[in-house]
Order: sequence, then structure tokens, then C-alpha cells
Amino acid sequence: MSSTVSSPHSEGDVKEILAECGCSTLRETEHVNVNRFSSHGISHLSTSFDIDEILRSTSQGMPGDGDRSLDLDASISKKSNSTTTGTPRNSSTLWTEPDSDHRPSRTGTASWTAAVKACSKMNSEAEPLDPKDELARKSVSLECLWHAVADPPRSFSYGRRSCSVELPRRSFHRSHNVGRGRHRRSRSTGSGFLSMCYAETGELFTGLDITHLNITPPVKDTAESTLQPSTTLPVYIKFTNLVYRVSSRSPSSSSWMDVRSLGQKLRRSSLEKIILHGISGAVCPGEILGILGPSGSGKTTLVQILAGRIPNYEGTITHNDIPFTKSMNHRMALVTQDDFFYPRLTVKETITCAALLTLPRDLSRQGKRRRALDVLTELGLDKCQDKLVGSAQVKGVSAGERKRVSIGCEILTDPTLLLLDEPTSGLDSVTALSIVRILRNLSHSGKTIISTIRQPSSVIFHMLDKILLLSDGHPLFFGSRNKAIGYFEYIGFHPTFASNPADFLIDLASGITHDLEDLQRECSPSVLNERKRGRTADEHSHVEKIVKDAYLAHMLQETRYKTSNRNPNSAQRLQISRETVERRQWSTSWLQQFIILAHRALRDRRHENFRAPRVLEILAVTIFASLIWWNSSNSIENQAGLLFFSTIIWAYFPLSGAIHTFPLERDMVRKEMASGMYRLSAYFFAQFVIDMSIEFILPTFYTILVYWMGGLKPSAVAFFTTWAILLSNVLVARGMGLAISAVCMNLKKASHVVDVQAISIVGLGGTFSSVLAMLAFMVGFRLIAYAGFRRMKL
Ligand SMILES: Nc1ncnc2c1ncn2[C@@H]1O[C@H](COP(=O)(O)OP(=O)(O)OP(=O)(O)O)[C@@H](O)[C@H]1O
Repeated sequence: MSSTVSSPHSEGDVKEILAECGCSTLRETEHVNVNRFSSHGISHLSTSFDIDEILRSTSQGMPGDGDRSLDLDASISKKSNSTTTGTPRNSSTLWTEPDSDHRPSRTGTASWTAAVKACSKMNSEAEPLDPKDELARKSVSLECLWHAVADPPRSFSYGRRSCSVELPRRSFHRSHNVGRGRHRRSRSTGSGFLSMCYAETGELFTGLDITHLNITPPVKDTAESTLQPSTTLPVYIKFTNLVYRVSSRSPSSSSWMDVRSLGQKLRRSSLEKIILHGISGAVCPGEILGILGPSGSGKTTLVQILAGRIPNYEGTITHNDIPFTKSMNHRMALVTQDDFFYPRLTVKETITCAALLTLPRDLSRQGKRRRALDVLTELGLDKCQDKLVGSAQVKGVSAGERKRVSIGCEILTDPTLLLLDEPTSGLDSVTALSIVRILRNLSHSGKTIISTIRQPSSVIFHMLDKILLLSDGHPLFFGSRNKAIGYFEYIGFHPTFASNPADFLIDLASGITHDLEDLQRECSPSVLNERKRGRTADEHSHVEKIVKDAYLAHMLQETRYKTSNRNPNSAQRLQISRETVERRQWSTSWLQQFIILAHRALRDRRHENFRAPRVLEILAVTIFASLIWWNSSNSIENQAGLLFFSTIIWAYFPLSGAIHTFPLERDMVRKEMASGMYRLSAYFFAQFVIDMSIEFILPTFYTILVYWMGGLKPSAVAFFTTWAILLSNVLVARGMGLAISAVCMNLKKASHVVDVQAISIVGLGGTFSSVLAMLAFMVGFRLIAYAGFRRMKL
């Protein structure tokens, strides 16, 4: 049966439609085995489609006579014949997916799958699936379509939207998550055209001629929407030719013994180091890209660049073919390698706090809390929600659970692009698998996921859709996971025994081949001689060179083709990129941030300040001071000694506490601010207010006991004056501690400075000028601390 669909007139039309659909680039060039599903049964077309040819024939077949229909089957057959009988373009330079018999093929061209047919305009006049649902139909971005074609329709939901695909003579019902942990049903109905089908038996048909893919907004119900629709737009990310250079300063090579070069000794030369050498790739919604490579290959750097955390790179990154925009920041999230949390907050408190800070301001507090609970459930954290998050020092949840908390904090806003830096590092294989399963589920809901994975097990490897293999900052392979081994076999590296494919790839990236014989024809005689004595560094570098050269020879052109798009000029790119990094939108007002942060700090500090050892320590000092200066009312010297002792003690405790706590919080603050959770000023002010409240309790207790037991002047005015002075002293000392630690930002350095013990410069004369001096110190030190924080690189 021949299928006829509405078709564009020309290449320009196609591009326009694609642009309307949110994807202006014909990006996929993969070969697919197309199962044609017709009334006569299933026929099989194993072929490649060349998008340029299709576009050409499309425009030639539509000479502007008003006939907007195109017999796609005929077109496909034509392409099929031409592929099998003719000589493909660029056949010698491009590597394509192995044929159906899994042998590497050189006969393919850059090809485009049936998804191109989907670029024929979405039929927005189609009958609603179920009028009772009153579902507003919308045209869909090609991302969704492509996802649908490339990946069987395990789920078509984006946030709280549900999607449905029209299917011919078949329907499937599949429940899927539509956010907030609830399930709806996606319905599909028959139509005249072949689309796709995922039979419940697991039978998979990747079809042609997608005619409709409808995204429906959530049915309005009493439950409030937790997310803005815009945050759930699918993201197709492309990165092209990314180069990242750093200038490292190294000592001049001039000799220290050379007196004439004394001036040069101090001069340092600036060297440039290239961390990434032209990395390209693309990831569609619903896909997981695994970035693999040995340690130091540039995985983290690449993820940081893609997450917009490193601005000074060369190359292009686009989202849905548009360079970064400010709004894109809200659609992506980065889960960093290390987890930074307040260790004494519970899992639930941590995620709730993140929800309150990151979810949009038009969502009620209750709605945000509910979203936090949904995420807890989604990630299977509900069982441990009341356990402390913990750290190396504080016992808390397991490492796998903590990693899930990290992921949970980032997916609260339902970002459609999720980047993760080694989410499975340090986890056992079962826990690592559970994390990747979570990612898999997230990708099924339409998210685009990019993750570095250091040592994936073979199960995890097979859960990845695409692979980007790096070696020393160079790309070695980019493409579908199931093509990777075939590609390396094609260039001459075969795994000679059954091994984890990821190990094979990472070994290759490290220059270690599993098959020495394959190298023999490539190696120089000297290397072969060396090999007789064992593996050599030369051999490793030789393997690396072969695979790097092979990428340039066989993959670069195809990767470029996949990622080519209409890029804006570089100046515009740079401007947009800067805007992305520098301008932020806050989900909550300054006051809300302040309240949430103060609340969080209070919860954490109450544990810190009132933990048993600290309370016992202060109790001991209090008793000690009371006994030594017991009833010292008769001696001025004793009274002065008591006051001096109290001042020193209540300078030391807060100062040392601040010095040790701030550097530990630094990384957490840096990460949260980079995610745009709050302003530094809100954080700082919250800390100040909590200091004012929580830091007063123990000194007050001390003053009450020591003042009266020491027999100091028995008047209320004198008592309250002493108390006020002591509290000011606490604030000044804590401010000084914050300033020192914020400026030094290093626990060791900060502790070294405290040995100087400059606290005694603060005079407590009791005069007005002294009070002013105290206030000046109090504010001044905190300003220094604030400035110290501000200079942090986010
Ligand atoms: N700002 C920088 N200045 C100098 N060198 C850098 C900088 N950033 C990264 N590098 C270097 O670039 C290389 C790649 O670092 P990166 O952290 O991206 O590797 P990786 O593959 O993530 O390693 P790992 O798996 O061990 O985390 C390393 O050699 C690192 O030292």
C-alpha cells in the first residue's frame, strides 16, 4: 500500500517546517532498518536514506504546481534501489552503521531515517482522540518525533504533558509517568498512515510516515500545576567542535644558578594547554549519552562546558538549534561528581529545602513540598526520608542514596536536559545500576541525559543510547552505542574474548588493545621488537594515534554532518553564551531565599552548636571559671581577670567555629549558587541572623552563671551591660572567623591564621567609642567575609 502524506514543496519548506517544529536541522544521519507496515503485512526495507536526495526529489517532484502530495513509498523505494545498486556519495570516507547482518559497511552514505517524513507538516486538523478529554492538540517538535522514531514509544510524556501517537490499525495503551508520581494513559488510535507501533509483546516496528504526534497539556484538575509548561520543552542538544584551552603558568626554564638570568628567574612563561580538541556530538530527547574515557580524558570538563559552567570555550553548543538562551538555564541541571549537603539535615529536609528554593515563585509552598515528596517517591527515597544525609564525619544514608538525593535536588524543576558527572563513581555495581535505571526512567519521560561514566558495567553500557569516547581530550568515537564495537572492528581492533564492551573501549582509549595481532601490520619494526619484551609506552601511544586518526578519517565528517546547523556568527554566540552565564533568573524573591536559608541554617546549626561535646566543653569552662573566680567581689584584680578570661574564651569559641565551618560550606554554596538557587547576599544575611540568635544561647548561659557566682556588681544594669558586651564580642569574633575563612578559603590556611590570636586588639572599655568600634568590627568583618565569598569562581 502506498502512503500519501502532505508534503512540503521544497527544501526551504522542509526547513521552515522543521524550524517551526523547533528543529531546524536535519541532524540524524543514521541508517535504519525500516519495517514497513502495510495492509499486506510487514515488509522489510533495509536501506539508508540520504536527506539531501530526499529533499532534492521532494522539491523536484513539487514543481510548484500546487500538488502538495508525495508518494513517499515510491520515494523510499527509489532511494532503496539507488542505495543498493548505485554508488553512494562519499562512500569511501564515511562509516555507517553495520548492515543487518552486523558486518561493518562502507557502502552507506550519510543517511537520514524515516523521521524525515515526519517533517511533513503535522496534521493539526486531525480528530481529537477523545473529545471528552477536551485535550488541546498542539503540533509537536520534531524532537519528539525523532525520539519517537528512533526510540520505541516506551513513553511520551514531558513533565505533566501526555503525548499520544496515532497508529495504524493498532493501538497501544501504555501508562507512563506524567510527573508528580501519577500515571495516566496514553492512547493511540488507528489512522490511514503507517506510524509506529510498540506491541505489548515487545515487538518493535520502527515505521514511516508519522502523521500525528500530539502533545496534550495536562487535564486541568484541582491539583495545581507544579511546573511551568516552558520548563518541559524537550531539548535536543548539539555541540560542535568544542575546544577548551587553559593557560598554565610554569616556571621559566632558566637556571637558578645563572646570575645573569636573575630577572628571568622570577618571570614565568605562560603555556597553553588544550584540554578538549574539537569534540562534537548531539543528543536527542529520550536518549542517554554516555561520555566514556580514561581518567584525565576531559569528561568532567566537557560536562561542565555543556552545563554552562565553563564559559571560555571555542565551538558551538545549541539547544534545539538555538544557542544558549537565558531560559535554557532553567531547563537543564547538573549533578556534580561530589555531593555537597548539610550533613545534619534529613533527606526530606534537604530535598524540600531545594524545592522551596528552586521551584517557581508562583507555586505555593504546599505545592513545592508536594513536588519534593513526589521526587522522593520517584527516586525510591521515601524509605530513608527521615535519615540524615550525612557525610564522611556524620553517619547518614548510604552513598547510593546520597547520590539519589543529589539527582533528586536537580530534577525538582523537571529539567529536560540533565547532565551528570560520574553519578556511579564509588558505588557498587548494584547501586550503580539502580542509579542508571533511574536515569533510564528519566530519559523515557523525554529528558535528554548526558552522563560521564568512568567504569560502566556491561549492563549499564547497554542502557546507554549513545557513546562519546574520549582520550586525552580527543574524540575517538561518537554514535550509537550498538555501533561502537562495530566501528572499532572496522578500523581493525577486535575484542578477542568476551569482555565488557565498555572495558574494551576504555582500554582502547588508554592505548591498550585486546588484540595485538591487529596492530602488527600498523606498527613500525622498532615497536614490534619492543613488544616482544612486553607492552611499551610507544605501543600505547601508537594505538592512541591509530584510533585518533581513524576518528578523523572515518567519523569526523559524519559527526559534523550530524551536528551541522545554521549557526549564528561567533560574536552572537559569545554574547548569548555570556548572557547565559552571567544573567540569572531567580525562582524566589530575596526575602524568600533569606527565610528558607535561615531556616535551613537553623536546622543544621542547632545540631552543630548543641551537640554533646560542645555543650560539655562550655559547661566545663563555665564551672571552671565560676570556681576560680568564686565570689571575687572584694578584688578588682580578680574581677578584671574574670572579665578578661570571659572575653578571650568567647572570642575563641565563635572564631574557631566559624573558621572551621565556612570552608566546609564553601563547595556547597558554590554549587547551589551556580545552579541559581539563591543570591549570596541572602545566604550571608541568613547566616548573620542565625549567628545573632543561635550563638547567643550558650554565652548567655555562661554569663548568668559566672556573673553571679563570681560576685560581680549585683545590679541589673551592670549585668546586662556585661552580657551585651560579651555577645558583641561573640559576634565580632565570629565575623572575624568568617572573614578569615572566606578570604583564605582553606581550612589549613585559616587555622594557621588563628594561631596569631589577634583577638586582643578588640578593646572592651565600656565607653561609647568602644561600642562603636565593636559595631564597626562586627559589620566590617562580615563585609570582608562577603567580599571574600564574592570573589569565588562559580
Ligand atoms: N582549569 C584547568 N587548568 C589546567 N588543567 C586542567 C584544567 N581543567 C582540567 N584540566 C586538566 O584537563 C584534564 C582533563 O580533566 P577532567 O577533569 O576533565 O578529566 P576527567 O576525564 O573528568 O578525569 P576523571 O575521570 O579523573 O575525573 C586533566 O589532566 C586536568 O588536569
